[in-house]
Amino acid sequence: MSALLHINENRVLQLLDWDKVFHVIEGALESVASNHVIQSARSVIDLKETNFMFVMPGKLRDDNGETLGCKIACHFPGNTTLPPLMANILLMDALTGELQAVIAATGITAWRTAAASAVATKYLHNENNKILAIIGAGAQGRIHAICLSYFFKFKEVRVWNRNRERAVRLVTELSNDSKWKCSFKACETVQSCLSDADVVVTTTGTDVSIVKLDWLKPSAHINAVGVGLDCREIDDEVYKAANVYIDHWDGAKEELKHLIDIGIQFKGQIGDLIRGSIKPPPKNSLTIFQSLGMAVEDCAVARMIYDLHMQNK
Ligand SMILES: NC(=O)C1=CN([C@@H]2O[C@H](COP(=O)(O)OP(=O)(O)OC[C@H]3O[C@@H](n4cnc5c(N)ncnc54)[C@H](O)[C@@H]3O)[C@@H](O)[C@H]2O)C=CC1
Ligand SMILES: O=C([O-])C1=[NH+]CCC1
Repeated sequence: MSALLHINENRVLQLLDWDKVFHVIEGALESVASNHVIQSARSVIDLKETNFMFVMPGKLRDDNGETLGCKIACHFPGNTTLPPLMANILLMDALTGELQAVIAATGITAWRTAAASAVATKYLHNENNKILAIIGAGAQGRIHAICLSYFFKFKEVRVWNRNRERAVRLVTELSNDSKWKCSFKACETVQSCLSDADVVVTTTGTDVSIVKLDWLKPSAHINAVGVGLDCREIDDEVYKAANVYIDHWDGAKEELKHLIDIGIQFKGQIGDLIRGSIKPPPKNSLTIFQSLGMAVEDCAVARMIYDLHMQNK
């Protein structure tokens, strides 16, 4: 038996790199469409008082061989000093099943989710990206503002949050970082945030829709990141008007029944677009990437972190 390795959150954050994460997430999304993965919809237990635990096992085969892992994530929204979402990934030897490492995955969850949105944006809306609108300034809102500013040359990044102070705090943090060439702005209303936005990210998980069709540019691309059985961030009319893409069919059939029930037909997986097995949407059409998050995205980034850690010990 080999010694069990623990890679903590600080070490993971040292090793995360946007170009590398983008590359492995693009590969993971493509592997799903090529049937080179084994994963199912996540298993969720309701711990009551708004707390949940998710378990996400998966196996991935790509250029780096086979990776076997399982993320365990706890969502405790009442946390004040600790983050509301805390996760760890167990990385196993794919040939023997032996546990190799426990890797802190709060940062990995944030980065891989934002990178999946960046990959989706590349394949669905890669031009004329001038204005980015971020709805919700929590962990996902913040990392999406950073990731999408890194990959796309926005002129303006707008942030709305129900508690405006949090949006202002994020905008101040980003404006104080000299590496960004765009302007950051906190918006008073969702409508003013969305007005003329080319790319939109929704990260609130709210059960009351706050994104309305009339407020959107007809050619906008939305990365819909909020997840939950009651999550209804985006109005049904927007889904009906849009070309909607997903990350994986197994998750969509389980977690997006409310969209299937109103007649939404998903155009395909982002991996199908990457492989070229489905046609891209017509130019200037309204598009949505409905992101659920996948075990194999976690496995791919965990394996990358493990390899980088071992190379740079
Ligand atoms: N698609 C994916 O792969 C992933 C999705 N998620 C989902 O993303 C969403 C956000 O996660 P985090 O940023 O980690 O959470 P967070 O708690 O850090 O941030 C949530 C933000 O949404 C706002 N918010 C919450 N309820 C709201 C409501 N009813 N109306 C308006 N604003 C509201 C809060 O003020 C906060 O700023 C959640 O739904 C979570 O389940 C999280 C991880 C991965
Ligand atoms: O994919 C993921 O890790 C999650 N999606 C929703 C909450 C956590």
